[in-house]
Amino acid sequence: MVVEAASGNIDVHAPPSEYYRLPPSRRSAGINRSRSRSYQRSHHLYGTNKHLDQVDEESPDSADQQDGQQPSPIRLTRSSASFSNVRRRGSVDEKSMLTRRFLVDINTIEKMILAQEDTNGDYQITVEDSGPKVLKVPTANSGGFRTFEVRGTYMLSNLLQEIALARDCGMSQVVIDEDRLNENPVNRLSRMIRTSFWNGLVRCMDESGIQAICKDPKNTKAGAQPIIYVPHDDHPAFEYYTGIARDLSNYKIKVVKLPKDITPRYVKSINNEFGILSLAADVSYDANGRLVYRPLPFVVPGGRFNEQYGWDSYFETLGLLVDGRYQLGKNMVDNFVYEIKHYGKILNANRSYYLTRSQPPFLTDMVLKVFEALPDKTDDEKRRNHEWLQRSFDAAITEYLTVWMCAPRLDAKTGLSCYHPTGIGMPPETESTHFDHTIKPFAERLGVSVEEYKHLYANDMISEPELDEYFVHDRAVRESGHDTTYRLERRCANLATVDLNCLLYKYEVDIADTLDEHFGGSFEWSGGREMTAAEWRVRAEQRRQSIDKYLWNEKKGLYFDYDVSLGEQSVYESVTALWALWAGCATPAQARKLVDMSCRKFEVKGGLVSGTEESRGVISLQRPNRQWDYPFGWAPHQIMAWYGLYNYGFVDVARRFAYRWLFTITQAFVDFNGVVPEKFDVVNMTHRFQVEYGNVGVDFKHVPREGFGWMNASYQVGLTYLTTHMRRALGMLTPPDMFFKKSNWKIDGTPSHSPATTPYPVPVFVPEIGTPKYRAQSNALFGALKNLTISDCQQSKVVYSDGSVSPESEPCISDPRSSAGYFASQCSKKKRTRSKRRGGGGKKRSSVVFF
Ligand SMILES: OC[C@H]1O[C@H](O[C@H]2O[C@H](CO)[C@@H](O)[C@H](O)[C@H]2O)[C@H](O)[C@@H](O)[C@@H]1O
Repeated sequence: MVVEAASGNIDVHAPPSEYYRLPPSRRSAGINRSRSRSYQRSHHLYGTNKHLDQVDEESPDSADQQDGQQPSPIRLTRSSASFSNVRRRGSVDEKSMLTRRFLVDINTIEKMILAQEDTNGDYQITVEDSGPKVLKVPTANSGGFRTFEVRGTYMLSNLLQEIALARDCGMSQVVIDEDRLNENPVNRLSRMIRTSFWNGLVRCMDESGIQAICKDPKNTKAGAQPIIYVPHDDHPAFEYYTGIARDLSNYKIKVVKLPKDITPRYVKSINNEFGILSLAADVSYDANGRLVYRPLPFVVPGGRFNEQYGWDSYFETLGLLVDGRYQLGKNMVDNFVYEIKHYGKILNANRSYYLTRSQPPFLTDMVLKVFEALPDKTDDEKRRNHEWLQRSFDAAITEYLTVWMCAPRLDAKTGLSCYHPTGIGMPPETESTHFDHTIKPFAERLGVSVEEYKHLYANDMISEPELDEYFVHDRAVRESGHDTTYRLERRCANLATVDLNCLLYKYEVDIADTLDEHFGGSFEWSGGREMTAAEWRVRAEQRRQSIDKYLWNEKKGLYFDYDVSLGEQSVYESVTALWALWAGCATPAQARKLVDMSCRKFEVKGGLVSGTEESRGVISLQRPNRQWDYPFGWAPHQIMAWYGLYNYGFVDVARRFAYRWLFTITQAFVDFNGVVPEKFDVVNMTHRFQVEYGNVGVDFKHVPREGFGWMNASYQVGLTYLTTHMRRALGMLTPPDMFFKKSNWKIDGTPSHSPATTPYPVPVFVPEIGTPKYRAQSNALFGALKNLTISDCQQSKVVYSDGSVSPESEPCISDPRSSAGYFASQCSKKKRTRSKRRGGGGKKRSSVVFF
C-alpha cells in the first residue's frame, strides 16, 4: 500500500524514510528534475566490451514504449540469451513536461529485474552483468496498464536499490519518480552518504549493540562465549555489562575485568579468548541511586570492521563534519580519551588483541576540528566546550608523552619516533593461514607441520628469535595503518617514518597553539606538571629540524623514511611524504620542490597511488602484491594530500587530485550498483582485484547500506575542493584527463593557477574542513627558534620534594645543552606561580628537566 504522509512537500530525492511515506502528489519534482540519461562507460576510454557495444545501440521498437502506448508483454527469464534481440537505445527523453513515475509492485519488479538483469546472480546490477539492460516498468500515470523502459546499468541498479529501500519502509507497492532513478550520480552518492551510509555505520555498545556484536563471527570463534573486557577500575561499566550479560543470558556473554597492568604477556595470554573492549559512556545515577549508563554511539569503517578504529575515526570525522554530524565526531574523541586513560593508548581498534598497539595519531587535529563545529551560543555551551577541549588535549599530551615519546617507539639519537608496538608473537587477528609462508621454513627445519609449529611457538614451547623479530616488525606495520607494504616489511620498527613524525609535529604545533589561544599559554597537565605553549613550540621546532636533517632529501625533492638502526634513508618513495604539507612542517621551497619534482610520481589516472611502481619492485607468485603499494590508492592518502597542497597555496593541484579520486569513486558507484569500497586500484581504475585481505565494502545485496567509512568521508570532503564547473563535469562522468584537457589545465606537475612563489604556509580558510588558524603564530616562533640544535634525548627522572623519584617510564623532557636556559626560566617562573597559588606543602616536584 502507498501510505499517506503526515504533511508537507518533499523533493524527489528525499531520504527513503520520507520519500516512500509521502504520496506522489506531494513530491516537488520540479526542483531537481533532470534530463533522462544513461550513465555508462565510454568504450574508447576503457576498452571495448562486445556486449556493451551491442546494448548501446538504438532499440528499433523503443518508440512505442512511451506512456500512452500499448504495452508489450514483459519477459521473465534469467538467461541473457533470450534477450539477444533486445537492444538499448541511446536516448528517448520524454517530450512532455509531465513527471514520469513508475508504479512498482516491489516483489514483481524485483523478481523481473533480478531474473533478467542480474546475470551473475550476485543481487547487484553492474556493468559485468550481461542482461539486455532495459526493463519495461508499469507507469503510474497509466494506472499500471502501460509500461516505459528503464534503461542502462545505472538506472536499473537504482531501481533495484529503491525497491530494497522501499521494502525497508514497509511498502509492498510504491510510486517511484523517474528523476530518482536517473539522479545525477554525484548528488545521489553524496546524499546516500549523508542520509544513509553514516547511519549504517553507527554502532553503540548498549544492549542492542551488544547483541549485534555477539553475532559478529569474530566474537564466536569455534562457538566460544562472546567476551566484553572492562578496565579494572571502570566500575559502572562492569556493573552495566554484567547486567546485560544477565538479561541476555542466551548469548552466554562473559564480562571480564582487565588487570591493572595490561602487559604484553597478559595480552598474549588472552589471544584465544578475544573480545570487545568497553568504551566511553555518559554515566549518572537516578534519584534512587541506580546507575544510568549510556554508551556513546560511534562510527566504524564498515564490512568486517565493526569496532572503532584509530586513524579511520579521524577521516570519518572529517566527513561527518561536512555533513553536520559533529556529535558522532565528539563521541569518537571521547572514546579515544577513554582508551588513553584506561588502555594506555588510542587502540588500533577496541578489541582485546589490539591492546598492545596503536595506529597513526591524529587526535589533536580531530579535537580541534570537532571543537570548531560545536555549538557555542550560550555561556554554558562555551564553558562545556572549553572543559572538553582541555580534557581532550590533556589526554593527547599524555598519549604523546607516554606512547610516542617513550621506549620502544622513541629513537633517542634522532629525536624521531617509530611505529613499534609492544605485542608479542603472531598477531591473532589475521586469517589463520596468513603467516604460513613465513612459518614454513622454520617448521621444515624442525621437521614438524606448519600447524604444529604455530602451536608450539604460540605456547612458548619453542623459542625462535628470528621469528620474534619478524613479528615485531609485522606488528609495527599494522600499527602504521599501512598493513601491508614492501616499504615497511621486515623493518618497520626501525623506521622513523615521515608519516608518524609529521603527525607528531602537528600534535606539537596544535598543543602550543591551543595552549596559547584557549588557556592563556599554559595549563596544568593531569600528569602532574604545567604545560606551556613555549615548551611545545620548541618541541615542534626540534622535530622540524630532525625531519629536515634525516627525512628530507633535497636532491630528490622528497621526504623519505629513515632507518634508525642502519643510520640511512630508505629509498622507497611513499605518497605519505605529502603529509609534511598537511602538518605544515615543510618550508615553501621544500613544498615547491615536492610539487615540481615529486607529485607527478604519485599522480595516476584515478588519484594518488600509495607508492611508486619502482619502489614496490617486481611482483611475482613468490612476491605478491601488497595492498598499500602500487597500484592501490587509499582515501586517507588523498585527503592528506589535498589538504596539504591547499594549505601551501597549490589549490589547483589539490583540486586536480580531488577530481581524479572523486571520478574513480563516482564511476564505480555508477557501474557497480552503488558500491563504495575500502580502496581502489587507481592505475587500472577498478575495485575488483585479488590482493591480501581482498576489498571490504563490496559484499552487499540490492543496495549498499554503509559504503566504507573513510571513502564516504573522502567523497564529502573531496566535493568541497571542487569548483561548480568540476562538480558538473563529474556528474557527467567526464574522465579526468579529458576534463583537464578540455579546460586547459596543465597536468605536468606544474600547477596552472597556483602562485609562482608559494607564500609561507598560510592559514587557508577551507570552511568545510576547518582551518589551521594559528599556523602563522607558530611559524613566527619557529623562525625565532630556528637556530636551536637537536640534542640526544635522554630520559630523566623527576625528583619530588619528599625524595621519591618518578618511575622510569614516566615521560620527562630534558635538554641540558641547548635549550636548558630557555626552559629553566619558563619552568621556574611557572613553578613559582604554582607553589604560591597552592601555598606550598604537599608532594611537589623539586626539579623538572626537559629535553
Ligand atoms: O586484518 C588485517 C588488518 O585489518 C585492519 O587493517 C586495515 O583496515 C583498517 C580499518 O579500515 C585500517 O585502519 C588499516 O589501515 C587497514 O590496513 C586492521 O587495522 C589491522 O590491524 C589488521 O592487521
